[in-house]
This record gives sequence, C-alpha cells and structure tokens, in this order.
Amino acid sequence: MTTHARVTPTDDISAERDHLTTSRAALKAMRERAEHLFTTGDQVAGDAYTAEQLGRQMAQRIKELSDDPAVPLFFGKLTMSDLDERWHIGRRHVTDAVGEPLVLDWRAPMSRRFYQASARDPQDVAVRRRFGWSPAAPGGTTVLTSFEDERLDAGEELGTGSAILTAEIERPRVGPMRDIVATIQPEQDELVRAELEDTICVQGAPGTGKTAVGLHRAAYLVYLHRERLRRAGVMIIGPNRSFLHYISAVLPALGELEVEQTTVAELLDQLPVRAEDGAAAAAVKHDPRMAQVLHRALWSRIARPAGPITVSDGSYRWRVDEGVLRRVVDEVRREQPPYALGRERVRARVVGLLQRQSEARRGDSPPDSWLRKMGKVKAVVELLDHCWPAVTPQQLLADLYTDAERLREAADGLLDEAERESLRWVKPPRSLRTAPWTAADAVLADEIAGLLDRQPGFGHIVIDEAQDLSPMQARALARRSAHGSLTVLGDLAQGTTPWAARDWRDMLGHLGRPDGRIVPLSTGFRVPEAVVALANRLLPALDVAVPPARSLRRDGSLEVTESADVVTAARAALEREGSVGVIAADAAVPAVLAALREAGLDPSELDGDGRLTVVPATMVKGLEYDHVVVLEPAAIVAAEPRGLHRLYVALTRAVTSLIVLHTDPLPEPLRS
Ligand SMILES: Nc1ncnc2c1ncn2[C@@H]1O[C@H](COP(=O)(O)OP(=O)(O)OP(=O)(O)O)[C@@H](O)[C@H]1O
Repeated sequence: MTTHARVTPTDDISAERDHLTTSRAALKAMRERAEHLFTTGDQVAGDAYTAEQLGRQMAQRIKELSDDPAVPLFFGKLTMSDLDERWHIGRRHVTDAVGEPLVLDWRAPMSRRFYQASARDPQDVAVRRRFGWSPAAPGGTTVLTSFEDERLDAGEELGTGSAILTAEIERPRVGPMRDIVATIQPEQDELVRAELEDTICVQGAPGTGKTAVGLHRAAYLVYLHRERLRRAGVMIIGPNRSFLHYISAVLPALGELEVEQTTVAELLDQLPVRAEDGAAAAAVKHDPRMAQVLHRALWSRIARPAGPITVSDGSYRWRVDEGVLRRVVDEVRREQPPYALGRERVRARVVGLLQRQSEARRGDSPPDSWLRKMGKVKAVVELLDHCWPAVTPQQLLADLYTDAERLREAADGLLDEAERESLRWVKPPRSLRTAPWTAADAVLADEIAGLLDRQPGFGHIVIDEAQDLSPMQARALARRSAHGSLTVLGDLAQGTTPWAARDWRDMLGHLGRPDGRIVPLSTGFRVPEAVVALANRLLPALDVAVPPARSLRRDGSLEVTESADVVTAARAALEREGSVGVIAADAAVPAVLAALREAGLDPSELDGDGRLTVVPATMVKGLEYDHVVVLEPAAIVAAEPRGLHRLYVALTRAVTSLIVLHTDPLPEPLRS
C-alpha cells in the first residue's frame, strides 16, 4: 500500500473551484425555484388543509436548500474507471437546470463507494479525491484550498494516513459537535448504512465515533425512508440536556430538521417528579422484576361478578345472569388486551347482550343512542367498577406504596420483605398530585401506562449512552419502538448508574431486541494515545469485558501533577488554541468556579459558550474539550459507588491535552 498523497495541480484546483461556483449558483437557482413555488403554492392547492401541508413541506424544502458559505458544498469526488463519469459528493443533492447532478448527496447509493472503495476492492472507482477547505471565520466563507487523491486503480490507498482525515480529527473543538460526513470511516459507514429493519448495538471505547455514527445513521435513514419516517418519527435519546445541546447542530447541518432529540426522563411524563429515592428504593424500582409486580398488581384488580345485573331502559327491564357475566369477563381476560381496552371490551359485550334481548323482544335493532345509554347506566358502570375497575398509573403506584398487603400479594415470590419495605411511603400523601413522586416512579408509571393502553412509538430510536439505562427504562424505549428499530450506542466501561449494563445481550433483551447485532468500534478519533493509555489502566478495575481503546492520534500530551493549582493549569491551557474543560467532583465545582473568577478568568458553567468551562464530573459524559484539566481524581472516585467508571469518563474527554491535578493520592490503578 502506498501512502503518499498526490500534489494538488493548480489547473485542477481551479477547475474544482469552477465546479464549486457552478454548483453554488445551481443551488441558488433550486432555492429560488422552491421559493417561487412556495409563493404560488396557495393558488394550486385544492383546499386549506392541502395548502397548509404543501406550504409546510415547501418551507422545509427551502430551509434544506439554504447554502451556508461556511460549510463546504462538497467534500469528495469519485472518478470512475470509465473516466467520463465523475461524481462530486456533498451534504445534499445539487442539480443543474435540466436535472443533471452537480453534487451527489452523501447518502445516495453511488456515494457509498466514496466510503467503501479500497485498493483491494475499488468498486469501479479509479480515483477518490478528498478536498481540503480553509476553516471559515465566524460568518465567513470557507475556501477550497487543496485536494488529496488516491488512485485506487493503481493500488494507492491512504486509509487513516490521509492528511485531510488527520487535519479533521486534530482540528480544535470549539463550539458544538460537527458532522463527520467528509471522513466517515469504512467500519462506521457499515453501521450508518445498516438497513432500517436492523437493530444494531455499538460497543465502542471513548471517542470511537458512536454518537457521530448514531446521528449519521438517523440522517441516512430519514433520507432513504423519508415518507415512512416522517410519519413514524425518529428520536434521538441522550443522557442529559447539555449533551443534546452539544449535538444539536449535527442533524440540521446535514439538512435534517425533523429528527427529535430528548432524554429518557423527558420522554416519561406520567407524573410530576418532586422527590428523590434512596439507593435501596431506586434499585428495586429500576429492577426488571418490577414489571411483573406491576402486571400482577394491575390484573389482580379484576374480580368475578358478584351477581346478576338488572337494567331498565324506561320501557323494559333486562337481566343478565351472573354466569353469563362471568364468562364475558373471563373471555376478555383470556384475550389479554391492554387493561383499559379490556374494560371497554367488557362494557361493549354486556351492552351487546342487552341489545340481543331487546332485539328479541322488539323485533328490530335499538338505535345507537340506546346502546350508548346502556353502556353508561348505573348497573353496568357498577359492574365494571367491581369487575374491571378503571385505574390510573399514579393510583396503582400509590396503592402499592401505601397498602402493604396489596404490595405483598403483587410481589409474592419476587421481592423480599426489605425490598418491599423500601418502596413504602413513610407518610401517605394527602393527594396524588402532591405525592413524593421520583424519577423512578415516572418509569414505573410509564410501564403501567403501557399495560393500560397501546403507546405511540417511533420508526427508529437512536439511544446514546445506552449502558446507563436501567432495565425498566429500557422497557419504556422498547414499548416505543415495537414497530420500529433501534440504534443502541454505548460503552460498558462508561456505565455510571447503579444499574448500568454489564452485558449488551441482556440490555438488548430489555430493549425488546434480544437478537440485535452487537458490533464493536475500537479506533478512537478523539483521545490521544498517551491519554488512552492512562485511562486504559482503569479498565481491569471496572469489571466489564470490553476491548481496550486504540487511538488514531499520536499527538497530544498528558501531565499528572501533584498540585491543586487549577488557576495556573487553566491559564496555560487557555494560551493554546481550542476549548478548555475543567472537570471536578460535583461538590467541588462552586469553589473551582470561584477560584477561576477571582483570578480574573471567565469560566462558564455547563452549556455556556465561553472557551473555559467548568464541568461537574457527573455531567461530562459524551462531551469533549481540546484541553482538559481533571481535578483530584480521588474525589471523583469517592463521590459515588461507580466512581472509577466516572473517572474513566472524565479522563477520556481530551482531544489534545490532559492535565491531572491532585494532592490526595491517586486511585490505586493510576499509581505508577
Ligand atoms: N470518521 C471520523 N472522522 C472525523 N472525526 C471523527 C470521526 N469519527 C469520530 N470523529 C470525531 O471523534 C470525536 C468523538 O466522536 P464521538 O463523540 O461520536 O465518540 P463516542 O464514541 O460517542 O465517544 P464517547 O463514548 O466518549 O461519548 C468527535 O469529535 C467526532 O467528531
């Protein structure tokens, strides 16, 4: 394999710049056409609803066609073996006035070769060209400065030796996360382009591009199945709002504006969270046994009819015998509908029995209004309230937390006495509204809602940091993807919740996809090798079977210093290019902020846009900074039961340099 890039001949670059000018003009023309259609659209649409739909789609289309001069319109080019065929690859399709493509969308089938062709398997590609662009100043324009060719037909291939890939990976990380379309690697591309029906689970060390892969897969699927997924929806689930803020620009940059992003907590909205669980209660509530407890608790509410019912409709009296009613209830129970639907089914069947009697006596069918009235008469409602009582998620939970006998019955053989006791409300609340609901209760209430009724779902869900989901949270996502598929992303070594997964197969089971494909990613694009080596020393202590990370980055620096002088460390980092993140145990954050402010620095708290950010260790998952200062590792470890995992996360956030400051002894695995 040869690993040299060809020089950039000036005549070629000017031809490429001409192509850029032509493509920009064509994109402008496409946008103008769309705007023209938009302004005339209300004259062609038949009715108000169609006009509104059309209007919305066109407004969306215009947005998609906007041209950001800071973002390169194309980043690659394929010259096919048949040299007449040349394709520029970019973030979206651009066609000329007669519909001939000037730039191919990176998601088009043809573009796949840009990512997958190799010297061994050139796939009819003679030359793969990558373009280099100057970074645009804020509000400025990016300029095409260079390109790099691989003559695949002559056995030339740069692979990860590409200077353009290296420059992309090593560029300073200021601001939100960016897309990686120009440099998606073959193993990542396989995942991005997995079929919509496929659930995939990516186990990847820090910085291997899991988040990037998930976001690009969402964009790819929406492109390929636009109508279907527009109806069904695509959802990205992240660990917290700061993370979602960090990744929020990626999909819009790829022209995808309709993909929603949220956290599990925000998705589960059955009750207002106003309290926190103790460790014991939280452990029980997130345990998958609770699914059975709740199922039993709900279905045990069904009772046998206590006698016949007699109903009068004003003219006649009708009677349904106890045995008949019993058969109706038994039959519906055997059909196992969602619980709330079951109640309605019993009602409908009892009314059906009354209807048949009425028909026999009167000789014709009673009107609909009669049927509706019969469904609501006192005797029928009393029967339902006795045999199949309506219940809300909050009521069911409150009953379990306050009625020891009910809980004992529902949890018989599942929870021991101490576990049941941990669930009890010490002081029964005055009302359900003001009850001390916790985040775990919201998960349980959602489980109950899922037993009561069918829940709407999504066509595809991308779950990031999935190792942290509890089995019960995973079930909530499984319910929302019953007719869709999942991209599950995570790293068992970064699991920090008490219920964090230790095995992906188990997690996939809870997510309702026991056969999902588990794929490893092991090449790191973020963390320099020296830093990875330090973090890898923690792995044996983390008790999870994951392959150690391998870094593409030979640059970067690591310093471990016995000092508490965060001000000097931050100041030195600020003298270099890029973002600076100071990561400290949560409790230490206010003091660190105060010290930095007192020294005249201008630190922002999380979500701020400044160059220097102070981040609590529990919020740093998924984020990255050019220069990271990790303060007092022992304090980060001591702050929580899975503190070593948290430290592993903190140590793997650096793109260029990591400084570890400590005055307490380092945690054992880090001592040299
Ligand atoms: N093919 C690529 N080309 C260029 N940059 C890449 C590529 N893949 C990943 N990166 C960059 O590497 C960094 C890490 O990627 P990402 O955050 O997706 O990794 P991750 O596996 O989710 O990490 P973590 O587990 O630490 O959250 C990001 O800055 C991303 O843009």
